[in-house]
Amino acid sequence: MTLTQTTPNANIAIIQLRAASPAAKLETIARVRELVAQAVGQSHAAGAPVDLVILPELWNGLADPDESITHDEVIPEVGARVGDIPAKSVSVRALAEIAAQHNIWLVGGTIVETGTPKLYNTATVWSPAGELVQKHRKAHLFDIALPAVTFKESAAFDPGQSLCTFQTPWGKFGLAICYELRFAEVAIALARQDISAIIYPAAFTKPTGELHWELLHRARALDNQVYVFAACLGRVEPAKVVMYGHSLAANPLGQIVATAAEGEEIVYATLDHDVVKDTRAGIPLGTQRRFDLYADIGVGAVISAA
Ligand SMILES: NC(=O)CCC(=O)C(=O)O
Repeated sequence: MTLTQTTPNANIAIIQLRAASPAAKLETIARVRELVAQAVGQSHAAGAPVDLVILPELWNGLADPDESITHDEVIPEVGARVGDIPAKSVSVRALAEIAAQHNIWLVGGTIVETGTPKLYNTATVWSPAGELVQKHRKAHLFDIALPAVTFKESAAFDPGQSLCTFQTPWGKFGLAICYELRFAEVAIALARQDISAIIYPAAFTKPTGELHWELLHRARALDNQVYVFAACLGRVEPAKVVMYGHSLAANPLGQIVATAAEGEEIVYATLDHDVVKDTRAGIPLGTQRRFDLYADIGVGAVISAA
């Protein structure tokens, strides 16, 4: 959808909850219910009712990554509602219920999805009707070996095979997961689908977050002239993998417009379409790109200017 004068702005709430043990899944779900209710209540009280809420990656249990994978759930096909979700999938059911209860769009972070032969690290998007409107299986898995942190996500998960966008009353969004932030090509490919924002549920590590978290989000926002909204797990120490926190929103000029500290926190931000349009009109990268010079990364649509 090309941005029009009538595309309304969106009020966004980013929920940063602390990484929790998978064994405490039911308590964590209860906490998420409370935090979303708090975000909705606070935003109404402030006169800017929240439209879309974002949760982090593996929000329902990551403190012990080895244990997380035993907490896999079935995620139904797009179009499913609460009644279609197996009872075993308690987190998935909760996401559908929360969206419907509060009449909000919910980017339900990610959970471990039952897959074949391994598992997927999967994000879901829910409409205010409690309907699953989109899901994204993390396609770029976090396999790294640095002195400060070594991780092999591909030992547990299979990669997804596609990128993800979804349409809302506030325009079209791109959706990618944590490590996928590092791939400029993912954001470029999403931006060429006429989106106005990219959402990244994340569980970024503290050592790599200190190096790159803010820089990467600002770069993705600036390069693609989109808003970027990132929900990271909050910090618990000690832990096998310590999370960075610092959930944030960046605007199309690459400026951080809202940010959290390390612990549990709700971050509020507005997706302002005038900022998107003015940035693209003032610095018209979308119409100036020379895909004839970099054809190996694709040929196609340009980002709409205004
Ligand atoms: N869960 C992840 O994908 C972690 C990504 C991360 O920490 C990074 O540095 O990249």
